[in-house]
Amino acid sequence: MLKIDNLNVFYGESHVLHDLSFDLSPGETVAVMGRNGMGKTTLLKSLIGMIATRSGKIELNGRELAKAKSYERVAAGFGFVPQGRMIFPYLSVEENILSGMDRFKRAEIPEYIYDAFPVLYDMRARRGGNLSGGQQQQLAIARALVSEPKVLILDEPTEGIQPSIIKDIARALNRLKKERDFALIVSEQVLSFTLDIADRFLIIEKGRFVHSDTRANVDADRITRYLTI
Ligand SMILES: Nc1ncnc2c1ncn2[C@@H]1O[C@H](COP(=O)(O)OP(=O)(O)OP(=O)(O)O)[C@@H](O)[C@H]1O
Repeated sequence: MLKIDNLNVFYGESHVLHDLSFDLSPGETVAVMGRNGMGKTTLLKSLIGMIATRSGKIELNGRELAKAKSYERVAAGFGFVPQGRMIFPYLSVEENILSGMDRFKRAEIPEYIYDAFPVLYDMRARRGGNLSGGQQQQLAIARALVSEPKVLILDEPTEGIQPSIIKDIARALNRLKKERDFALIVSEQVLSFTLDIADRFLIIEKGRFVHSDTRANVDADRITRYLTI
């Protein structure tokens, strides 16, 4: 469904991503893991079109998107939750979610959102900025989901979030994926979280994939070494 082929990304003359390739099947979850500064955010931003790619292909359901604008990529089926969440602090929870539904005429928040994230229902009239980090992360995921992506991209969703809420988010994502039928690309440093949700693990170092595992034969010790050395 999604095919990334030999992606190269530069910041000025600095070559940051080197010939990255991977495929994603419908409904699959891939975790891109690596330490700070290895290129995770750059990869995800280049997929959604916030950073230009120098060369390579990004093909979603047969459509070549490497040169497309971000809004065209969203229309083609990408959803993005950036690092730091970037919700609108002065808008209510409800307004934040509705802001993800611009392209739908009938703007009503679908039931499955509040079923998956009951705390957002309880908080629906509060300002986004008054939510905890974990609640804001759930809000950011909800806002991305209402555009009905085929590929949801999450950049370090567990950053700064307490462990019990991380478990809640993993549970909600697994449930939503079954119900809503989307694939997931998640960048992470927290292996306990990706072990709960990922079908495949790609390890990135200095902008190159250096190791990959499937869930069935994941070598957690080896991945941990990549994340800590
Ligand atoms: N705007 C920029 N200009 C120049 N170099 C950058 C820029 N943003 C990131 N880099 C460099 O690109 C490399 C990859 O950074 P990136 O943010 O993608 O890593 P990351 O794995 O997402 O790390 P983090 O977990 O800290 O977000 C790093 O060496 C970083 O210093």
